[in-house]
Amino acid sequence: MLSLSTLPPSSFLRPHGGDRRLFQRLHYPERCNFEKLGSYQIECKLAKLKQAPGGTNPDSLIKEPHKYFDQVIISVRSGDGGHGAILKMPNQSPAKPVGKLEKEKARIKGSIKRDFDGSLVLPVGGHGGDIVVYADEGRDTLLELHKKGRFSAKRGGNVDSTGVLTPQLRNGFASPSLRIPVPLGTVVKQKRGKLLADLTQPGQEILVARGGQGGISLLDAPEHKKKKLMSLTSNVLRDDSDKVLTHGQPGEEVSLELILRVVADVGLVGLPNAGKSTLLSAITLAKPDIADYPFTTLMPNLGRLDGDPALGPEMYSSAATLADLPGLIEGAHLGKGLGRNFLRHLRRTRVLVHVVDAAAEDPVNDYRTVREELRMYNPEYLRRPYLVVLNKIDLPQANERLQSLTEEISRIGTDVLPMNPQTVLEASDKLVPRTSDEEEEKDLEDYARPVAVVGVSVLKGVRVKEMLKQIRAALRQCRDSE
Ligand SMILES: Nc1nc2c(ncn2[C@@H]2O[C@H](COP(=O)(O)OP(=O)(O)OP(=O)(O)O)[C@@H](O)[C@H]2O)c(=O)[nH]1
Ligand SMILES: [Mg+2]
Repeated sequence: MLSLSTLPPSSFLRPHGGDRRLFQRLHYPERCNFEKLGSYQIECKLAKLKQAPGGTNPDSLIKEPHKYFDQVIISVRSGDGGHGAILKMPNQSPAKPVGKLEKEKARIKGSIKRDFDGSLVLPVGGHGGDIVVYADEGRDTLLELHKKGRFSAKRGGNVDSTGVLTPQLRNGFASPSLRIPVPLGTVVKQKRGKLLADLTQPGQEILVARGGQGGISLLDAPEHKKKKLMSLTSNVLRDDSDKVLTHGQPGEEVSLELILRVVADVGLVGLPNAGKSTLLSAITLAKPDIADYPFTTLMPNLGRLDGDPALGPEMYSSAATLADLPGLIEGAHLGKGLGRNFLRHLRRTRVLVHVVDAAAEDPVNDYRTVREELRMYNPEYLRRPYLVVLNKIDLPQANERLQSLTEEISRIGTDVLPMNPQTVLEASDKLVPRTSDEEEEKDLEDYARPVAVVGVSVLKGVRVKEMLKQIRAALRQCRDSE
């Protein structure tokens, strides 16, 4: 679903109606009915009592999925190995008449499986189930995993034995792997540990916990026969301490941190209400929620852009995915608005599109604010080719100043952003603190210039084709340089 080839023609990370209302309550209290808020607080306290098995309150998952959809800690345990058995030779049965005993012994000896060196092959316990995490195109979020939190694979089967060695004796059954589906773009890490995998391709998988090995079986025999048996079963019957091997090995227990970074080529960024979701719905088949209040979008919406006709036969391989992100506000890096955590979803993008409401009070300042928040999150984001879309030019106040806004924004920045290897190295999901020297240099003029500034009305369809042309040109540029 998140891949270029199979993304469905609609957005899939839809904000829940209740989430938006909650967010409005928290960040725009003047719009809220406080009587209802009182009852809401009581509900919250009650909900805390009903904890989900995974530790996350199920009500929180429903009301605030944007806080949980892209990160989860789970613990997994692979299955223990099944046990082997202590087996006796059949001639130890007192019920058998002595005359037949020797015959039976010979028959068994002839039919029991042997290894290349002539030793007896005794059955082993089944392998415990492995735990595998795999990328599933049908998943959009990690929310489901919050509900469970703990995953255990089954143990392997024991050697099904009556305690007597017969040719029909079988190994214990191996348990199937427990496979955990996650969305494309999920990074799998050991909790507070090393990176295990970045699952970006459909079906890509990682074995995170190996099932325990099944225990081997041993031959039991009276002391006086042990020596003879030793020669028959040299690979198994060694000494008394070997007995422990009849027990299957335990499975592994691991705590994992799963982090989703959506797989998209183009990221739409801008202040709330700028028209990002409207833009996405104008050029893709995605149907994100659109409304005239801030923070309509709480989780990224993805849409698929058809192939670039300018590439001729290569057109089909050039389809791109667009990610419409929640609105950023000044101070997002300090946690204002929705905070800045969702900016991790720009990590994999190659081109950024700044959507600016040209009818707003100070569009240039809005643009600079977003640029600065990007820099505070990850300076590397500023090095990506980007265009600026001055939206809402159907409104007179936007249309009248379109020319001057275009000129002013085009002037901001330099043609080539000076490279600071240290900042590039430090670029990560963590905030990169500035040194005091950098603070002094903090000058918006070191932004790279936009590849284009386009005035549009995505709502009315004005100059949308021109904007699309520019987005495709930027994508082609990236393609060529790659
Ligand atoms: N007049 C006009 N209104 C527009 C245009 N594009 C979007 N809008 C309106 O602006 C409002 C906000 O649009 P959204 O697409 O939800 O804005 P957003 O940037 O996704 O907002 P958040 O999700 O809150 O970040 C809606 O009422 C849209 O109808 C436009 O070109 N012209
Ligand atoms: Mg939106």
